[in-house]
Amino acid sequence: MGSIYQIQSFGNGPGNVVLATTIAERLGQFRDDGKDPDALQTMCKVFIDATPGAKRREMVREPSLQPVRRTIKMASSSYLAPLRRFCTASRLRSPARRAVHTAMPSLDISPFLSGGSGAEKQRCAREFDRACRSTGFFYLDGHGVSEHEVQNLHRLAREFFALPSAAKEAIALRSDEDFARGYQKLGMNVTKNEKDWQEAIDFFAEARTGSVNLSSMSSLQGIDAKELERVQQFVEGRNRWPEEPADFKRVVEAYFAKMATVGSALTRAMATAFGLPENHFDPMMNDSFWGARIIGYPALPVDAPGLSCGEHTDYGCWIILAQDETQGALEAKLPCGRWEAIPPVPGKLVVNLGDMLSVWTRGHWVATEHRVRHTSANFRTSVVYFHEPNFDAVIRPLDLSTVPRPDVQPGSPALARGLAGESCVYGEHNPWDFRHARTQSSRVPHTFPSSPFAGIISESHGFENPRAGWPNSTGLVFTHGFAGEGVMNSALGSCNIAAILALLPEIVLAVHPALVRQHVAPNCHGDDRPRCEDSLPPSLLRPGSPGCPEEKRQKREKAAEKMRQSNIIAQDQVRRIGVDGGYEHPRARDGPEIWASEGSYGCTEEATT
Ligand SMILES: O=C(O)CCC(=O)C(=O)O
Ligand SMILES: [Fe+2]
Repeated sequence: MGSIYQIQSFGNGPGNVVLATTIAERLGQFRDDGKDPDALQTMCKVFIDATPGAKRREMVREPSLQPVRRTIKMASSSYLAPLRRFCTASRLRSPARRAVHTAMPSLDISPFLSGGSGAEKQRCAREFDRACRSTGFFYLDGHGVSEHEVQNLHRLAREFFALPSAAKEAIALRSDEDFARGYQKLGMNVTKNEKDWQEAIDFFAEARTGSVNLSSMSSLQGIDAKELERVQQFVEGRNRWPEEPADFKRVVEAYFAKMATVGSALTRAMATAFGLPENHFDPMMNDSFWGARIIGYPALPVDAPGLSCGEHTDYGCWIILAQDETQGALEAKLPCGRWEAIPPVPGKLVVNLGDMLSVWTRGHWVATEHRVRHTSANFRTSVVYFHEPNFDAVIRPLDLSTVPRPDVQPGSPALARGLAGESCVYGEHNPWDFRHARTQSSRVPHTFPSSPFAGIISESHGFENPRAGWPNSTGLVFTHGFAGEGVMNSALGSCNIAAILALLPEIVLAVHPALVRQHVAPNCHGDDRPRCEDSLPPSLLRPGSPGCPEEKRQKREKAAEKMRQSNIIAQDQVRRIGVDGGYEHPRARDGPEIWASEGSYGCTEEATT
């Protein structure tokens, strides 16, 4: 049998308990068949992946979970490795996947970070200069961050992105505040007019009140008071931290603090590379208006427009990336025009240069275009730190007339400015929409009015991504409260369930219209987002089905009764598995009754009227 398992489970509500029991039964059968001896482990690990730590501990104590208890207990941060092996070993592997090798140089920055000798620094600066002129991308060693710290960071990021939407939205960007710091759900980040297939938390330096002299910034002259206030709000805004995972703030802040020291070391290396005193740039960089993003990437649907992160150059100076273990998602454009994968290398960070460095060095150093195409099935995380000048520092292109430079064409506006010797100020970059300042991306809040993926992508752990593997799969899809949770958690009231069903016949195994209808219309937020039941395919509106208008009330009552009796399991799902998957669940013999779920989010039957 194929090997795709969709397990979406977020707590120890009664529905999840039944789900887990079902999984256990299914796994038992799997083992008996001897078809996939690793399946037990793998499936439980997926299950755990979707379940926050505290809930998981509760689940371990839950008696009905005895069959999977041992595996739950065994879960540790290393669970992703076998999961990934499982994903990449199967047909899930993207055919476009490339061999992992890279031409990117590697630089040991420790001489500038921890007091190297003059000779060591000179050597480091030379290598550094070479990398900045050629690839504009390099691996970084000697940065003082342990592999353990990086892994911990990614674990926390994954745990955060695995939280229900409501918890994530609790720290969403706020239009009544700076609209820059906080959580952005999937689709909010836009690069070159395409939505990026990512969710993220954005952070910026928190300038002390009055520490940035906005009135000295020429591009802010003459703007109205309200706009000026917005810029001020941005500069002096405060980062938004999630309550969960508990350690998140401490670990992330500690990491950012280390990145600030690494950024300073890179800046000292830059000064040395241009024959300047090491601290030459201190006045411009000593109060860095840094930015950072913790990004979560579900797998990119095969034919979705856009990329996980669209092709772009970053706007500022040093961008320091800590990728998780996902291979080949990040790509940089080589001077020959070829896209080269920048795979993660244990112990190394990745650095790339932003446009301001091209301006600063009059085009001697390159800001390389890059993008993220995350096509494997896992949920990728990446932590991106942008080391920038002080918000109001004037960056004057260096006088490098004595330094030989290759023939540079002004390929970007920033580079053209640099070549022309124009100064720039980080905070002046499009100050009327300061959110552009970090990258060339613009961020526009988006909804998914008719995305066929809408019901799936929310709460995504990569596995939910249909296009990553499901179309070719004969796999079994275990899903609890599937469409409903998708809709509720992502506030995607208008998602097109019909399109999902049409595109993904496998999901019909898992999503019964009763579940869809119950959870979708009207949504559990109690607002007036559109209902989806009208978009159900006619085949699912047959007489007797809960989509059929005249049967609605009767079916709802029946479903409610069943729900009271035994919580979840879409009976029809089980029956169809019996047909399609060669597996007959004992309950399949009870007939085609629908058993609705109350789900983990308290969407009750009453809400469907
Ligand atoms: O996800 C990554 O590794 C890179 C993201 C990136 O380039 C950006 O956010 O500017
Ligand atoms: Fe970037």
